[in-house]
Parts: sequence; structure tokens; C-alpha cells
Amino acid sequence: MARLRIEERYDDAMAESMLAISNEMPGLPEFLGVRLLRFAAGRLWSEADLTGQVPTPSGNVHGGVVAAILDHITGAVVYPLIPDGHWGATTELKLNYIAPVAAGLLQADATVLAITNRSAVVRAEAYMDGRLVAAAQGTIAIVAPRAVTDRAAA
Ligand SMILES: CC(C)(COP(=O)(O)OP(=O)(O)OC[C@H]1O[C@@H](n2cnc3c(N)ncnc32)[C@H](O)[C@@H]1OP(=O)(O)O)[C@@H](O)C(=O)NCCC(=O)NCCSC(=O)Cc1ccccc1
Repeated sequence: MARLRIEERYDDAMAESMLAISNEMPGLPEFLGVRLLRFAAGRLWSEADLTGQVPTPSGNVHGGVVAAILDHITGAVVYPLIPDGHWGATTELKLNYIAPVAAGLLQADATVLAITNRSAVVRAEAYMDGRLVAAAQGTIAIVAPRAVTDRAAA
């Protein structure tokens, strides 16, 4: 497969489908209250109402909640760029907590910095009241469906 640019890979129908699926299905996004808002080629915007999240003893939202949200959007942003049925498997994610997060509305966005046929490097940032509170960067492996992998190995 030839190396394609992000704009050439972008599938708007897949992006729409991701918005519908991710915002309706139960699971971690529902648990965290995170909603995907909008995709563009290699970009994703989201928000999460952290009002109901259990705070740490210091009264702030647990860092793991913010990490899970950034993990979710760094994976999700890749889907409109990869072949239908492939899996975006996060293999590494590093994160800086920059400021304490109080209960309220968190805004987070993800950007694909680079993508090949096998992996993507993605950056994500989280904001509270316009202030940067966390930044992450990760590697997403692009994994073919098992049936394709199994046929190639046979
Ligand atoms: C698969 C790979 C990434 C790379 O493996 P490779 O270099 O290709 O090596 P190899 O071929 O040796 O396979 C190794 C093992 O993988 C298995 N396998 C292979 N292909 C498939 C397949 N198609 N489906 C299922 N399994 C498959 C294979 O059977 C073998 O299993 P075994 O060891 O025999 O039992 C592996 O390192 C891995 O799974 N890492 C963990 C990633 C992870 O769980 N990340 C966190 C969740 S992602 C997330 O949350 C992001 C997100 C957010 C929002 C929305 C959506 C997404």
C-alpha cells in the first residue's frame, strides 16, 4: 500500500460513524462522561463533564480519569484514517499533568502528528477553562483484522 497523506486517508463517513457509535455505546466513554464532538483529517475534538467524577482527597479529579480520556481520544482520532475493520491499538502513551483538574467541563483534542500504514504518532491536550491541564503523546499500532493476518501467515 502506498504511503498516503493524512488528508488522503481521511474517511468522513467513518468519522461520522465513530461519533455515533462512541457517543451512544455504554462503556468507558459513558462512564467518564466523554463525548466526541467533531473530527477533521487527523484531528478530533471532545469534551467531558467531570462533575460526577470522584475527587482525590485534595478535591481534584483523579489523574487517571484525565489519562483515560486522553487515551480514548488518541485512539479514536486514528479510526477515520485506517482501513475499515482494522484496529487502532495503543501501544504506548506518555502524559504530563500540568495543572490540577477541578470538577467541571474538560475540553480535549487530539492531533495525528504522523501516520504510516502500520502506526501513528498522536498528541492530545486537555484544557479546563481555557487552561492547559494535561498533554499526552502516544503510539497507535494499526492492526489488520485477524482473518487478514491469518491468511497472510498461511
Ligand atoms: C497487536 C499488537 C499491537 C501488536 O502485535 P504484533 O506486532 O502484530 O504481534 P503479533 O502478531 O505477534 O500479535 C501479538 C498478539 O496480538 C494478537 N493480535 C494480533 N492481531 C490482532 C487482532 N487484529 N485482534 C486481536 N488480537 C490480535 C495476537 O493474537 C497476539 O496474541 P498472543 O500474544 O498470541 O496472545 C500487540 O502488541 C497488542 O495487542 N498490544 C496491546 C494493545 C492494546 O491492547 N492497547 C490498549 C487498547 S487500544 C485502545 O484502547 C485505543 C482505542 C481508544 C479508543 C477507541 C478505540 C481504540
